[in-house]
Amino acid sequence: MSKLRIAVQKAGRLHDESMELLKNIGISIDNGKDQLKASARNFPVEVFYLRNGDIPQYLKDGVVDAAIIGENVLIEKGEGIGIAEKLGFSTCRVCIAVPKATKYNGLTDLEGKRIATSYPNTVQKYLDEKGISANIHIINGSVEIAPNIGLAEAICDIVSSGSTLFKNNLKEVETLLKSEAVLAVSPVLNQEKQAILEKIQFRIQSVLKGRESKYVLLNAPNDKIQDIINVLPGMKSPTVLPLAQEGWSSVHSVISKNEFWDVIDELKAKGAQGILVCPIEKMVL
Ligand SMILES: Nc1ncnc2c1ncn2[C@@H]1O[C@H](COP(=O)(O)OP(=O)(O)OP(=O)(O)O)[C@@H](O)[C@H]1O
Ligand SMILES: O=P(O)(O)OC[C@H]1O[C@H](OP(=O)(O)OP(=O)(O)O)[C@H](O)[C@@H]1O
Ligand SMILES: [Mg+2]
Repeated sequence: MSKLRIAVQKAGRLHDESMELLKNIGISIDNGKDQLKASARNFPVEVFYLRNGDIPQYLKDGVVDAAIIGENVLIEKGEGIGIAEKLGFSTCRVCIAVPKATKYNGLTDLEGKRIATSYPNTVQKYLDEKGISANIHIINGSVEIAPNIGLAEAICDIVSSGSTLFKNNLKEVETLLKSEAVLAVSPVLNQEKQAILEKIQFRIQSVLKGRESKYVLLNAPNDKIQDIINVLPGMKSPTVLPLAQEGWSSVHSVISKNEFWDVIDELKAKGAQGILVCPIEKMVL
């Protein structure tokens, strides 16, 4: 039986959460130090530990079948490679920044200027679309230093908290794209591998849905139950079970993580007591 070859970042910002996700979907790997390749014990999957920046080429060449990779890298180097799932971690954006002291009125200010970046294709495409012509200087790391050492008038790099820009006296002036970790898939997969991929996608969706929700249990007097149910959507409808104490019930439901604090306040106001909120490991609808 063939195995699906999945690439994950060998070391860096994506590595730990990628391995955690594989573990959460039931794929256990003996992650020996300095290993470049490992087989899952309980699933037809082989994991390759590679550099994030090299993964698009491996996918194109069909050396690996799928990968957990930053969407920004896929946009830069992964033409023709599809995204099977967005994974919700390593969120960031790719931005153009200029020195704080520079007056910036719009993209035309970049005409003829030097832009330092590790994302030349992304920058070139953006400038072409806007009809701006600038000189792109490719740098592979510490891009934010470029304006301070006289190498460029602007940079284009990843921004997350903005602290690297701040430390280098730069300000963000254009956002080219938003990115997160994604499950990318090689354009050529045989039927057998496609079937393994579908199983993986199903498991990932269950984990991601679980992460978005909380399981809530509470107690309430029976005459308050209807009011409480009205603020609890639940997957189908909330479960109501009688308590040993007469006139009281326990209500169980699932609520979205984003609505959570608002709903809790409303529940308390409507007479709920002993509210328990539990994480959901997996959720299959
Ligand atoms: N500050 C950040 N906050 C959130 N996500 C980030 C941040 N920096 C990078 N990322 C995301 O994580 C990915 C990997 O970044 P990281 O710095 O670990 O690797 P790299 O040095 O770019 O790549 P390689 O594995 O090829 O050495 C990036 O492509 C991006 O999607
Ligand atoms: O907005 P912030 O939260 O400060 O994050 C942005 C910084 O994070 C990344 O660098 P990283 O730390 O991965 O170092 P690297 O350049 O060596 O990859 C990116 O290249 C930026 O420099
Ligand atoms: Mg980095």
